[in-house]
Amino acid sequence: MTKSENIIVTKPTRTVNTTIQLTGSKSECNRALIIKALSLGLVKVDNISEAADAVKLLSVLKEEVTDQKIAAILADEEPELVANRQLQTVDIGPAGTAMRFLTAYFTLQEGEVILTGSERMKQRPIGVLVDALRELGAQINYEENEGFPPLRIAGPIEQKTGRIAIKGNISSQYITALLLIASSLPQGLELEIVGELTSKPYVEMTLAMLEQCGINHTWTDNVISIAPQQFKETNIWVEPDWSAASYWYSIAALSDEAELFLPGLTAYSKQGDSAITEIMANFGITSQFKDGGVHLSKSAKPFVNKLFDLKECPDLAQTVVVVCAALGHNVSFTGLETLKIKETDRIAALQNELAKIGVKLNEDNEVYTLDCSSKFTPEHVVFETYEDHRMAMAFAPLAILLPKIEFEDHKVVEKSYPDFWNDLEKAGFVLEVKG
Ligand SMILES: O=C(O)C1=C[C@@H](OP(=O)(O)O)[C@@H](O)[C@H](O)C1
Ligand SMILES: C=C(OP(=O)(O)O)C(=O)O
Repeated sequence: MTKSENIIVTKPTRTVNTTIQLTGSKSECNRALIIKALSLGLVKVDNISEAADAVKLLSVLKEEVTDQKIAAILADEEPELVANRQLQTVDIGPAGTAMRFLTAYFTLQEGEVILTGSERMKQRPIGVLVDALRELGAQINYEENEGFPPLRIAGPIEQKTGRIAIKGNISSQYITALLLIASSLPQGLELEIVGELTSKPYVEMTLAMLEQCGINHTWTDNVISIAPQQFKETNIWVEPDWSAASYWYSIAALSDEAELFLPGLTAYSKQGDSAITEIMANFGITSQFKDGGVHLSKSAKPFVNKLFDLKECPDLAQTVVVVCAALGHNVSFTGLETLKIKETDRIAALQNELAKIGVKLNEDNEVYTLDCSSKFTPEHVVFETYEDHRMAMAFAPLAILLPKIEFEDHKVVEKSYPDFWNDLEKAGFVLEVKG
């Protein structure tokens, strides 16, 4: 893929005072879109995310679930319609959730599809999910490398069993993918999670959203059960994205003075990344929920060194690591194991880019510790982004402390937060896209 231009970012003052309307959560939105498709229109979705990953999934499902098809299915005419279906290739680019959720979704649909993605997506493992779906009875083949996209999926599934086991420590998205289709499976699903469950709040989000749409479950010990059930008419409102909010917390933490208002965010969010409120309290950021959103303000507070465990909120890792590095705190982190299989190897990317300000991120037995003893302030530094939106967004707040920073491939942010640079400008950052 060709890269977009570089962008130069500076911040003349160390104060921020503004209101930022964040787009909808890509995680909530992509679940809502799959649920909507499976409910054949009974579920509606409001405040759809502008994240490229959500826009992409929406466009795929729009082609899949046309009004004509719904009418045909309701009139029991689907076989005729489907007989004409050509083998199609669906390319979801870099969208991890879309890849995993559609893999499960397509096993329920008639006909054959090839599901593929970006070059990086072809390196992100999917074998655990494919094995689970095959065990249920799905027909899925690898088109290139065993265990990785692209996949050839032939549906609909002839379910062989209602109970399977799945490893929980690689990606919670595999579990979500299975839970989303569970109530539509003829025998339902009993899913036994083996070993540790990573990113647990994302599984809880899935179950809460299903519950909201009339799908009940039980979760006893490590077994989640969902019987075959009908969706009920529901309007889902997608909350703004808490992972995107984390960059505003970071901006507040690096500023001398900060008053920010983020409308639409709630104290009782389904998004695990709302844990950023507790994490950033350590840096003197107060979160007050009023006026239909969250107000952030900054007060001087001595930092007490601690260990941050980010297993439940991996998408906050870059934000928090970079803030600690920028403030010179030699903090330790655990729960970073899954970062190596995300948009890039985020551990390696963090190590490379932090080295540009003299900070090391050392690993010892799965505990990562910052060493800021040689930190320095370069006059002009160019950060690489590794086709990872969060590398750009986590490092951008450094413009508050460094004279001039530059990012390659500025459009990388579109994956989850297309308005990121515009919003920075609104907050007083000065931007220049290099021609
Ligand atoms: O289910 C989801 O919406 C997500 C789950 C997490 O992935 P893992 O479960 O692979 O950690 C997270 O990193 C990703 O951005 C979104
Ligand atoms: C890991 C991420 O996304 P995904 O897995 O959905 O590509 C992310 O947004 O940080």
